[in-house]
Amino acid sequence: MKFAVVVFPGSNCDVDMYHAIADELGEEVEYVWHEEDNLDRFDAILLPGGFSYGDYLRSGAIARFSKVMAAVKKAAEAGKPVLGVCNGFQILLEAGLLPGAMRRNQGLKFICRPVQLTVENNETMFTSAYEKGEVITIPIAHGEGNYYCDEQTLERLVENRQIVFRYHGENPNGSLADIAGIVNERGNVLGMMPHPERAVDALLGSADGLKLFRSIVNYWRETHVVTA
Ligand SMILES: NC(=O)CC[C@H](N)C(=O)O
Repeated sequence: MKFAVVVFPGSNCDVDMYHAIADELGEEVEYVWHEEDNLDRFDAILLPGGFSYGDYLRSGAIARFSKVMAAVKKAAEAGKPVLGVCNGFQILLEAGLLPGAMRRNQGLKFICRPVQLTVENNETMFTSAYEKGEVITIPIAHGEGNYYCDEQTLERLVENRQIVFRYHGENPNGSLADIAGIVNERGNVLGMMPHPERAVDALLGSADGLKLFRSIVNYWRETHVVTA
């Protein structure tokens, strides 16, 4: 299975994402510059965190016009797993691949620390290796993680079980319904503010993020490897 890590000007979590896939999972992974227009050779697309285009206008508002985003949309339409973490989540929202929008943190401060999350839905291609309701520790690092959507959208998110992660205990940024991560209706595009790629080894304080990447690989094997 081959992963793409898309790199925008200002991405800064691309190397951690690459490390998680190459060194912790042992899967194939390649950096893809944002000017690339074809992602057909990849099985899963990762949009890492950072400050694409310096977060000018709004986080992700410029990156969503990058050439690569048409290819990301195509991959999403083909049903491939697409994961956006932090700035990657913001870009997916701006691109309309996920519903809702991101506002500045309620406290108007950039927050960088580990948080606890509840796995609300473990029946997705990103979370099957977790237990339902499992509480995990993953770091956050953002200034704009205050997720918002209108009431109807929230109802739909709840009904379709699209809320995958919620903050457990304290909500660090004021996000609606304690939302930390959501999937699209089809379930193959996940956006999340916490950084699973920064929680892939106990030495980093937590290895809870690894199960997310493992889930993607398991999903891919189940759907692509034919056994006799
Ligand atoms: N770590 C990140 O991806 C930061 C995301 C974004 N630039 C913010 O501050 O909200």
